[in-house]
Amino acid sequence: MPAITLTGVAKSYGGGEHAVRNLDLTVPDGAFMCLLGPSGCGKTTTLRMIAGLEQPTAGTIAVGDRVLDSVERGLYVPPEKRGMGLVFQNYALWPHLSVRDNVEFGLRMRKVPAVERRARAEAALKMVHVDAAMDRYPSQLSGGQQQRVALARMLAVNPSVLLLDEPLSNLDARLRLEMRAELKRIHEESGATIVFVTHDQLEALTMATDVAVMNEGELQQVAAPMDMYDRPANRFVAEFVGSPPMAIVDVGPSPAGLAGSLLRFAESRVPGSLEGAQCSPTAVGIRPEALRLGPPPGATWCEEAVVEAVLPAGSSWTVRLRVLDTELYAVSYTPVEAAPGDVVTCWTERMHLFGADGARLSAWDGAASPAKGAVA
Ligand SMILES: Nc1ncnc2c1ncn2[C@@H]1O[C@H](COP(=O)(O)OP(=O)(O)OP(=O)(O)O)[C@@H](O)[C@H]1O
Repeated sequence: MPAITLTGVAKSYGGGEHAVRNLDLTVPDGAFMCLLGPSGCGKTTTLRMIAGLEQPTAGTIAVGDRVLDSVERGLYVPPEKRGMGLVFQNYALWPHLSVRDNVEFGLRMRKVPAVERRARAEAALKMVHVDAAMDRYPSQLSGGQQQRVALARMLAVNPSVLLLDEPLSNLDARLRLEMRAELKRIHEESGATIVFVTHDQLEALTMATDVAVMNEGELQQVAAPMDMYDRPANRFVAEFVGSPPMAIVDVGPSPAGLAGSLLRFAESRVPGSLEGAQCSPTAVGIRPEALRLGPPPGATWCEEAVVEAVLPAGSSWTVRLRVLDTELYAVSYTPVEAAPGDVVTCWTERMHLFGADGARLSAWDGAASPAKGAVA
């Protein structure tokens, strides 16, 4: 299955407000792409357009050379002719069919012989752990079980493109974790191209090969999960991806306090690197896990901080600190001995600078490079 390409795609509903604006996006063959963003950012609309359930108001959608939508050419291929498997939040199982028959339904439509149908349905139900409820009806299942039957129904058909809209949202935390691993395995084994909508950044980071972040109908960045985490394109992505979120401190007209301290350090590492309108930072960001406590390992940025609270969470410790004029959170994966009121040294070797338009200033990357041997 070749790549899915969206070119200049837009969608507005009646009122004129754009749900999706000028979207250029390529989902590479065999990718597991997560469309990630806050509620209302246009990710479901994008998925529904790929599926053919909504028609774009501008642009082109193609799979390889096959154009599925072209507003300019008046071309539209209906969902059933796109050869894609869909699982949506409202999983729409047939209420009058048993679980087994629901899963067999798509295979029946494709005229798969009865014996093979049965075997494929059972294998798919086993995969999502609802094989024990095979002879029940949807109304006799929990929401989470229904969601898994919907997944099984799609998996049984084995399509080369799977479109999933928050298919794990009704599952409890443990099952969600299990299903994430399961979906990842299914992706690796089947070689299918998956487009997966979620507002959960952890879900996106853990499963995707590529993440596309959207906000207010516009694409913000497309990148591999760790690239996006390490080099977010702008302030929006920086704050949306990562938990707890990156702390971003605005730089005032005459930078003082924490922002001033960070900028002076940046300037000292790469003299002149921050000059010029293009490269003038308006904000500085630090991820909580990049803020360390204790003696710095070398010539990294450091300041004294007052511990305000220590919040142990089993495997990690979140510490609220007051650093100069700013409250910051640090996350440590080793026990924190400090107590409220203690003065400690905090340091970081990784900060992010943002320009006036919110874009991240990558020119500065590496300037804070740690002393050799420092723990990254
Ligand atoms: N059928 C519709 N008619 C009118 N407006 C719509 C329709 N569907 C979506 N919208 C609007 O389009 C925008 C994008 O909606 P969309 O469902 O794509 O967002 P989303 O990112 O998937 O959100 P969520 O995570 O809440 O599902 C929203 O402002 C929404 O209100």
